[in-house]
Amino acid sequence: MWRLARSAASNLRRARPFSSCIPGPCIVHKRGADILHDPWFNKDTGFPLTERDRLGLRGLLPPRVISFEQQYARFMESYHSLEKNTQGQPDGFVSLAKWRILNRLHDRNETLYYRVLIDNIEDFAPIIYTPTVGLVCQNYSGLFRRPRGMYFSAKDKGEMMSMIYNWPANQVDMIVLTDGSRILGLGDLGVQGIGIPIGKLDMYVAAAGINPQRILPVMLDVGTNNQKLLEDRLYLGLRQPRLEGEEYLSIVDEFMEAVHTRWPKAIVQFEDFQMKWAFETLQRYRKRFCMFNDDIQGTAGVALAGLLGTVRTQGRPLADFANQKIVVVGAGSAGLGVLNMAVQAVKRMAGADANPQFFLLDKDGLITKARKVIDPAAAPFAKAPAEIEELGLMEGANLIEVVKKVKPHVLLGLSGVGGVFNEEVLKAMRESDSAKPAIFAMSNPTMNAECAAVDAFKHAGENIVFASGSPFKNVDLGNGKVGHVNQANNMYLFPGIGLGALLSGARLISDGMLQAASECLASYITDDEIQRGVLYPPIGSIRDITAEVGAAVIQAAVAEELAEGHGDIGPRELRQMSKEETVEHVKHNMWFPIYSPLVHEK
Ligand SMILES: NC(=O)C1=CN([C@@H]2O[C@H](COP(=O)(O)OP(=O)(O)OC[C@H]3O[C@@H](n4cnc5c(N)ncnc54)[C@H](O)[C@@H]3O)[C@@H](O)[C@H]2O)C=CC1
Ligand SMILES: CC(=O)C(=O)O
Ligand SMILES: [Mg+2]
Repeated sequence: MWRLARSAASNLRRARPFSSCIPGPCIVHKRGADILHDPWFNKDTGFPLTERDRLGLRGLLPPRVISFEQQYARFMESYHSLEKNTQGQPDGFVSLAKWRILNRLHDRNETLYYRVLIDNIEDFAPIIYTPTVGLVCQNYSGLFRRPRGMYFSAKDKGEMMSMIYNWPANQVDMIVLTDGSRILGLGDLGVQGIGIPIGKLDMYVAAAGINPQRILPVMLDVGTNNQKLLEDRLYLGLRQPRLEGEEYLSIVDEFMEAVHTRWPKAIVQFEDFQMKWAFETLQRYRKRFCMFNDDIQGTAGVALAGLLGTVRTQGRPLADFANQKIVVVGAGSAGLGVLNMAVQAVKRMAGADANPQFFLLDKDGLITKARKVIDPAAAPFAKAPAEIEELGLMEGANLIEVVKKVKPHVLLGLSGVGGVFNEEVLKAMRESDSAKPAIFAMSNPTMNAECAAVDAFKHAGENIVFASGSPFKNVDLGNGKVGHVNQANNMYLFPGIGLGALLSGARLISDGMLQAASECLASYITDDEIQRGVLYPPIGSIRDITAEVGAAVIQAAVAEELAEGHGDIGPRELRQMSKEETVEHVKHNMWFPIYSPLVHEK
């Protein structure tokens, strides 16, 4: 027996900050203890007496009904006591303890979990997302208590089409998929990488208001080349080397077909794939499915928005971006994604013949056309030897030589190597040709950042603009001055890209949609903020940002005639919406955590 609840639309509208969102009617197929054990529906002590009566919950809970607000306050009190009780303990210990308390709530009561997450996103993002999620992935096999998401392994070949129907939700809107081969800057973590799709999807719920009943974190376990994990007796993944070549691709193909068959409109975000598969799968699927690669495309959009911001901090017009000298350290999926998008931006601004002043380094130093073996994805950014000889540089020049000779406006790290922007490199940035040199230490988690914020301001000078992938505290520069720390992380864009793609019903995610997302983020910051070195809005306003980004993505999809509409709103209605109406429409469709009635009111 199941019950269908009416949505008390008018009351709910009043109750919510994003008030226009009306959740669909809530269907409960379960009764009694099964409901208490289902985090989608569980309200713990918050079940009203009528629901206790009619859902077979009487006697299964202590008699007093506790309001949502009281439950919220109680959780926050426990959280703050934990903070107090763990003072002075090592950072990793404290972070994992905080992750555990949040994870327990996540496992028990999703409505309360997402409400505390949304309201405290600035404090909790570093726990459910970078940097703590990295530590969680490293320790996942030991931390594992309850499964979350789906696992498809190489042993499931031929079975995926039926397995996909094991997922209990009828509708899935957003999938984040990894094969665990490059988790943040921590390398191959095999099946333990599932923590990343979970963390990214938590950000989808918090920032984009995707209904948590419609998200699906997925691990494709094709083995691991991490010897330590293969030898770990607690390791929960396949104990075999990673599949390669056609064998590997056939697994991803089968998964994509299965997903598309069950949920043709679901958006698939590829996350933390090693570079060769990141590019290969993007090319393979981007015209066939509505998917994107966050590390290549999301990161690029966020970096470009920040780079355009740095032009503004120098008091120059945006078109001056074409003349910026940018040194990118790291020629992987993220670094190359950034350069691809930055080159496109230069060509739009300065014409197809423009020659951007971008320099690319990998672990073997400066990449030039003289290099014997060069990755095809990096080849377009390799400098001609004649061009760099003028600067006194050669193939393979190291970072300090490049910074000293180029005197870049921007030094941007996506190498995954902690501390590679050392004191000498940072001091060399004092000779930059920019009055406000920018340092982007974008690698994650914190220990893999190319430098710490405090070192950047100390060695490169107080007039720098600084951004990092994982959060650092603002730096006290003395005399009341503060060095502002920006968080250049793709979390500013991927939720809006996914939500915009979903609500537009786009057939695919085009470069134009991604460019619109990046431009929207870039335009979010006022001149006053720019003067203070602020390149990105506060994380606390992530829902507002995501609504704007989502609307920009929808409008781009409509303009390119890719939008097929979503739910009751067809492409015609989308086309007729003004910018403001599109933003309202996006907000209207954001899920917000409140307890929905689970039974008809009499
Ligand atoms: N802030 C953000 O939003 C994002 C940050 N990232 C971070 O970027 C990092 C790299 O990610 P991917 O590009 O996907 O990795 P990847 O493994 O594809 O590429 C890493 C690149 O760094 C180069 N490298 C290694 N050691 C180096 C050294 N000492 N000097 C110069 N280059 C060196 C490698 O040769 C390679 O080209 C990771 O730490 C990841 O967490 C990635 C995506 C988004
Ligand atoms: C942020 C992110 O996607 C990464 O570090 O891989
Ligand atoms: Mg990533």
